[in-house]
Amino acid sequence: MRWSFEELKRLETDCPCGEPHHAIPVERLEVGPGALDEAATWIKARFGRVVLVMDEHTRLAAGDALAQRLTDLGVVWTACIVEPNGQGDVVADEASIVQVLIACGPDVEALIAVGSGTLHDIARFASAKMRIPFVSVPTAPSVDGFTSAGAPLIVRGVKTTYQTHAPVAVFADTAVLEQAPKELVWAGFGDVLGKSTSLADWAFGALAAGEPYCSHLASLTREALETAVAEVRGLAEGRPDAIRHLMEALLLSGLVMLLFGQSHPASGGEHHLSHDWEMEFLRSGRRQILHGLKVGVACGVLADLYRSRVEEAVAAAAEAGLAPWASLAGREHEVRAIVASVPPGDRVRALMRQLGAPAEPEDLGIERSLVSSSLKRAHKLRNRYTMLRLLNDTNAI
Ligand SMILES: NC(=O)C1=CN([C@@H]2O[C@H](COP(=O)(O)OP(=O)(O)OC[C@H]3O[C@@H](n4cnc5c(N)ncnc54)[C@H](OP(=O)(O)O)[C@@H]3O)[C@@H](O)[C@H]2O)C=CC1
Ligand SMILES: O=C(CO)COP(=O)(O)O
Repeated sequence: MRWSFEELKRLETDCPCGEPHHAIPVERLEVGPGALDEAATWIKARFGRVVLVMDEHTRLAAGDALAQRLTDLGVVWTACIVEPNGQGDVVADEASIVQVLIACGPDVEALIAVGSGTLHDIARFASAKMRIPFVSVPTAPSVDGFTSAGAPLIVRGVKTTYQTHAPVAVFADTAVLEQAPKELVWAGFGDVLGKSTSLADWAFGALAAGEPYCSHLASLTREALETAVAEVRGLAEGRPDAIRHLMEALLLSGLVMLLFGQSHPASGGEHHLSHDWEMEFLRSGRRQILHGLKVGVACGVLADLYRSRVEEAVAAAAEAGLAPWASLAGREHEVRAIVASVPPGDRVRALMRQLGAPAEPEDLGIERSLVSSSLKRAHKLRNRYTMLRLLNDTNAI
């Protein structure tokens, strides 16, 4: 691990910003070969009866192997194989959550999420409602949500995040992660690359509207971003050390969300665009695109817009006395520094291409007309003072 779990835990009460942060309830965090064995031993020591929440693919990737180990140790387990929707996608929605709740008897002591982002959010939400813990067993380095407490769910067609709880333990077996399809690795890279704009949006919201902010937590999320970017070649080659470092970057980003108590460090306008595309694909019955791929592509779209239009929009808002943006009058140099922290869109796209991943909306089958309409409504999905919201408030898009 390039960062220390113990040092992160200390930030709960002792951060350089001087403010207390939220607690990290994760008791054990293992990344490496053999983590599945450790998961089974740890679960045996803690619980007598568990439900493994997985889907057909993740069952094959790790679920069966974990179940065998649990059987050998005498842990009573049942499996809940979450069913895909009509398009073949497993979605974190009402139907999946009810399926898990039905699969759980009254004596279940914990849920074990065996899968990637979607299965974790289903297990996270269901276990929180049942007031039992959940254990994270990631099968791909595809999102930074393994260690977070937020559960982004599709409820009545709208992607809404509910703050629930973090896993009590995480066991990321690198032997499993190395076998994950390359698209899931690309998605994990895209999710971290999106921090290029989310970090800028977070700083901007703090400057313009006094949103809560911690520069130390921001620096940790930037460390996650830089770790992933430094590994782009290794990831393109599928090197095990690069995959491990990507996973560590994703876990770090999730832990920062956990400490902060909300997703601001990891989710800005690029996530809101991605969520809007996801909702539109569900509405129109299309197959889903991996979250991190959408985020990486949306990051390139917003990088272009932020670098070319934000300073002008701030000036227009100041002249019009438009709240809260007018408060930025006289703080242009700080706005300029935030805008300059966003890499050029071409750089974002070049990194995605270096990996072999989609870089433009068209590469994902997202039409320019959808990009245009999403840019005009995605900021409404969350109550955050992002630069995307400023551009909408000033009719700059
Ligand atoms: N809580 C949080 O803070 C965060 C949550 N998220 C959420 O996570 C979700 C996206 O998660 P993501 O991980 O990208 O995608 P999904 O979890 O939707 O995974 C896509 C599919 O990949 C397949 N899969 C996973 N691992 C393996 C493997 N080892 N081998 C073969 N197939 C595998 C699964 O099979 P199958 O084909 O059966 O579906 C899985 O359903 C979004 O809803 C997003 O909002 C994202 C970031 C943070
Ligand atoms: O996906 C996320 C971080 O990568 C979190 O998304 P939300 O901000 O929608 O909860």
